[in-house]
Order: sequence, then structure tokens, then C-alpha cells
Amino acid sequence: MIKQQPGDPVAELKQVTKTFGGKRAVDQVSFTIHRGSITAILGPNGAGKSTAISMMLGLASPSEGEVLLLGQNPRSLEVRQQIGAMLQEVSVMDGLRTREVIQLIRGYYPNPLPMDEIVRLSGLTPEELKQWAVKMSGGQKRKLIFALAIAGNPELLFFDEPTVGLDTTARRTFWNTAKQLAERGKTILFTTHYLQEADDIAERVLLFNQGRVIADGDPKDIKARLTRRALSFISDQKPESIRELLPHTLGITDLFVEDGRIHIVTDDTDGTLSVLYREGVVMRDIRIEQGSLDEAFSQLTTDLEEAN
Ligand SMILES: Nc1ncnc2c1ncn2[C@@H]1O[C@H](COP(=O)(O)OP(=O)(O)OP(=O)(O)O)[C@@H](O)[C@H]1O
Repeated sequence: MIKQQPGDPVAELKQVTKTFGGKRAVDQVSFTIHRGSITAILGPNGAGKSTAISMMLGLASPSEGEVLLLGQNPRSLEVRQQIGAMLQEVSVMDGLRTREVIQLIRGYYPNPLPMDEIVRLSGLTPEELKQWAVKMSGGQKRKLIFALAIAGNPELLFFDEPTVGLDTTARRTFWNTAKQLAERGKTILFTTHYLQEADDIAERVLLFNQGRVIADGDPKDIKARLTRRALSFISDQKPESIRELLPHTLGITDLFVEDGRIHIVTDDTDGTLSVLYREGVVMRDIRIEQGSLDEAFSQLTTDLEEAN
């Protein structure tokens, strides 16, 4: 049994690279995940998220660098007994009822969760437990896969796009349960394409792009860094004359007129407003807007596509 304290490193990637026929799917990636945290791995298709997770699960080996789970090789039995994973592609065993599948997987672990706790946390109903596992609907199967991921009472849980195909209520229930698990000290690492979800759930986001981690931190900070703030107002003054009033230090990246409003894209909306006031620009109906993380993300992807 590997003993862990709150805040201890649970997963560590040290200068990890994975190449497939000369292509770097993961390129010199380093990060540490601490016990009891919820971390989202975000990134466009092909960014290297699944490859990084495969290496953490011990399903693939790094070409260079080192991956440690609970301070050990992810392939060691002791580590495997402390890990639960909810992956996209799952086939459930034929000829078994849902309850039997869960009992079977519990049997592989030295310290599994009690059956009634697995049932409570997964939300499986008594009827669903009696059903043939292969006959479950998509949503029911996801509950079963979640039940199997937590069955062994693991220290570290990997969820690969866990809420795909779930309705809003099921999604909310899923994340409430995940938060309960994190509060008990479990460590959660998940991938998602729902950026709002990362923002709502995770305390940390690792943003992958082209095999690298291009941002790592608090979702709010990453959002603030990625999303462009804009100031807009109505004014009789010409946009060119307003542009001339604003110093370079304000970091203005765009100034344009749309729908009769002057828009100024800047990191420093407060500083820009104070210069405009000081210079006596008459402004009406002032608005400050911040783009969503989704917009920023698609912008980031477009920028990279254009650069290639
Ligand atoms: N087994 C493999 N053989 C060859 N290339 C691979 C293999 N696995 C992944 N790749 C390539 O490595 C890169 C990263 O893929 P990966 O699946 O890790 O990305 P991802 O971020 O998980 O994408 P998605 O969101 O689409 O699942 C891609 O260019 C992919 O084509």
C-alpha cells in the first residue's frame, strides 16, 4: 500500500516525449499533479492529450523522459491497484449483469469500495444493476464505466471526456460526485472539450497544443490570458484621432468601428478608459467585454492553423 499525504505528488511527468514515426505526439512535457486536486487537460484534436494519459496509465512508454505515478513506474502492480480510469472506448463483458460486472472488478483490488457505496456514487438503480451489462443504453453504460473506475477505491482517477453524450442533469450529477471524491482526497485528472466544464470544475488547467503544454494554471488566469478584453463605446470623435491618444504601453491590439460603436481590444481596459477620460473624449454607453474561453480556444486553434 502506497501511503500518501494531502499535496503529495501523485503523477509526475519529467521532460516526457513520445514520438510516433518521427512525429512528436508529446514533446518535452513536464508537470506534477498533487493529491486531492482536480485538473483538466484541454486541447484541440491531436494535441497529445490521449498520448499523455496513455503514458500515465502505463499503456504506452515514453520515448524520452520519465513518468511516475505515486512515485513509481505506472506499470507496477502496486500503482495499478491505486488507479481508476474511465475511457472512451469500453466494451463490457457479455453474459454478466451490471452488478456482477462490478463485483468482478472489485475482486481484483485489495481494498475496494463497498458495493452500496459504488451504487450510490454511480447512481445506478436497482433495475439497472439487474440488467445485462451489454444491453445498457449509452447513458447507463457511462454510469457503469464510472462505477468500474471507482470500484477499487483508487487514489487517482482518470476521466477521458467523461460527460460526452450526457444531458445537463446527468452532467451536473457526475461532477457533484467527482467533487465529493476529490474532497475525500482522491486526485482527478480529466480531459474535456467542454471548456466551460474545465472552468467550472477544475482548479487547474493544462492546455495542450501540438504536443506541448502551452498554459498551466488556474482556469480563471488562463481564461484571462487567453480571452481578449474589449472596451466599446459610442463617440462622435473619429477612431483615428482616438488611436493617436493611446500610448503603446496599453497593449492595444485592435481598434475598429462596428455597429456605430468604437471597439478597442486591450489587456488594460481600466488604463485605456482613464486616458480617454483625461484626454476629454466624450463617450456614451461604455461597455467592457471579455470573450469566452470557448472563443479563445477556437481562436488559438485558428491562429495555429494559419501559422502552419
Ligand atoms: N499510435 C499512434 N501512431 C501514430 N500516431 C499517433 C498514435 N497515437 C497518436 N498519434 C498522433 O499523435 C498526435 C497526438 O494524438 P493524441 O491522440 O494524443 O491527441 P489528443 O489530444 O488526444 O486528440 P483528440 O482530442 O482528438 O483525442 C496526433 O497527431 C496523432 O495522430
